Amino acid sequence: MLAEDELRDAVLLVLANKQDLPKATDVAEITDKLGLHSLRHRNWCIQATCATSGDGLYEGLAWLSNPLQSKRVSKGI
Ligand SMILES: Nc1nc2c(ncn2[C@@H]2O[C@H](COP(=O)(O)OP(=O)(O)OP(=O)(O)O)[C@@H](O)[C@H]2O)c(=O)[nH]1
Repeated sequence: MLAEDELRDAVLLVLANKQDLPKATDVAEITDKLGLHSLRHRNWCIQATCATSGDGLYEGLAWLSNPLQSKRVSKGI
């Protein structure tokens, strides 16, 4: 999907949810499985979250807002 032309400039935020559960796959393993370190020319972030408590959600969305803001600035919007 990331190869789609429309997503060429899209940033990628992965929320590794349910980290409160004992059997949750951890961030490092999800990163490996998704091959995130192999992505080229892509601004990405993976954030551990627990949707039921809200842990990590703010941090993930804060990251998302930063590159979007800088893109807007760089395009002069
Ligand atoms: N313990 C825990 N439960 C969660 C978390 N996020 C979602 N859930 C629970 O998982 C169940 C499914 O949530 P949905 O929002 O329906 O998610 P879904 O993508 O449709 O289903 P899943 O594939 O099970 O995640 C609900 O009972 C949620 O309360 C989390 O971070 N921790």
